[in-house]
Amino acid sequence: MTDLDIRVLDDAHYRAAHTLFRGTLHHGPAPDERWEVARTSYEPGRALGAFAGEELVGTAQSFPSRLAVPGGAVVPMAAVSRVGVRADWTRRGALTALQRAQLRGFREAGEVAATLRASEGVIYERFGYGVASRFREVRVVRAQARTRVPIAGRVRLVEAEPAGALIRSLFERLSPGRPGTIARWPGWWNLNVVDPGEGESQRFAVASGPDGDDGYAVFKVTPGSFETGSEKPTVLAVLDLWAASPRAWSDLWAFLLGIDLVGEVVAEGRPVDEPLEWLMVDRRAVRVTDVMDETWLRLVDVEAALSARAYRPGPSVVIGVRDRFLPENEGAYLVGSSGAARTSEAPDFVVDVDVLGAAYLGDVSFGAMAMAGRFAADRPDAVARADALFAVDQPPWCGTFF
Ligand SMILES: CC(=O)SCCNC(=O)CCNC(=O)[C@H](O)C(C)(C)COP(=O)(O)OP(=O)(O)OC[C@H]1O[C@@H](n2cnc3c(N)ncnc32)[C@H](O)[C@@H]1OP(=O)(O)O
Repeated sequence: MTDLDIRVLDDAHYRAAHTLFRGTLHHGPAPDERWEVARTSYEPGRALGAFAGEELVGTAQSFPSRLAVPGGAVVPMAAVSRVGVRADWTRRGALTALQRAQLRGFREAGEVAATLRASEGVIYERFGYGVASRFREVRVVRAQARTRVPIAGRVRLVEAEPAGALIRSLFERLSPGRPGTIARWPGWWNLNVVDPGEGESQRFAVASGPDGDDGYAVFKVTPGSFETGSEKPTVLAVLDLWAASPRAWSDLWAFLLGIDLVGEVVAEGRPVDEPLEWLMVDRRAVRVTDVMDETWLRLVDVEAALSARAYRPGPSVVIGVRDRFLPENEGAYLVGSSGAARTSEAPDFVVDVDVLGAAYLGDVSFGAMAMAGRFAADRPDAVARADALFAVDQPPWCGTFF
């Protein structure tokens, strides 16, 4: 491992770190006006740099957020992003050193978990992150897409200027609760909604019912051919859609699918259980074109995380945890229907912290991971007990890309 110095960056280094990160994703530096928006997402103490001497060669950042967990509790969470190591410094331990410092910092700051979106599937497991939620991408051929239920409430288009604040307050009211959802930070809103960049002509639709506004969709239309069946159709991309009731949800979809001169409606990042097919007269109008890993979850404080979530009724289990980066998490945890706590009892089975992170929100069972050889399950009965306790009613979903 190379001798690198990990430092907390300050204002003087933010732009260099931003440019470095963009370079690792093969983008050029942000132009001045975009940088002015991006800088609002740099918060004191949250951007790290890896230095070789005085030269910045790698960076990792985080945003302050919160994560909803099964049972409805919300825990402090660091949303990790803008991770990059300059191409002439990769595979020399820079990310490992950044991760070590970042995780230590999260732990000391009392953050219970960290989450991220991974550019590649092979990077983060070694640091204790597991895939805790998935999303799906759907494509709907509009000519085929007739919804079973007509719009029952009202859906109105809102101009960009007032939409920013309205959408934000709706999100804050509509999103909490579902396990996996997270709080969005001011910089996220600035970059994604208030000022999404030149050429990003976002549109905003708000649904309302008897009790007022109860859903919204943010979408963008990329013009192509207007001919039905064209190889290059006009595409409407659904960027964000939240609804408080089945009526608001079906009204928004019926509205989006009813917009003229659109050939295809595409939505990335939707919940795996969204019943869009069931809304259609012809379910084959909806094609699922991808199912991807969404939330990579790292339990930073295992005891606090296990205590925060609710469990189903059933006999208890003792789970052993291994954690190379935060050894204070190592040990055994007694999990039962009334809660979880550290124990001196012998574990029924032992998992690495990334496996526990993957199972934590209930998206994948311990049984499935044992089957895939992710840990030794000498006591299948204990694994079955853990799965009964960790089971959830609804698969977790985050719905916020960062
Ligand atoms: C949350 C986000 O921001 S996602 C965006 C992540 N950034 C990118 O994808 C940008 C392009 N890639 C990069 O900048 C770098 O390759 C990084 C940040 C992914 C990795 O940085 P590095 O400094 O090379 O990682 P480091 O040297 O600490 O590697 C640690 C281990 O992970 C492995 N590893 C790291 N990245 C990769 C990769 N992309 N593919 C395969 N293995 C990898 C290394 O081989 C090493 O394995 P070892 O311990 O068995 O020797």
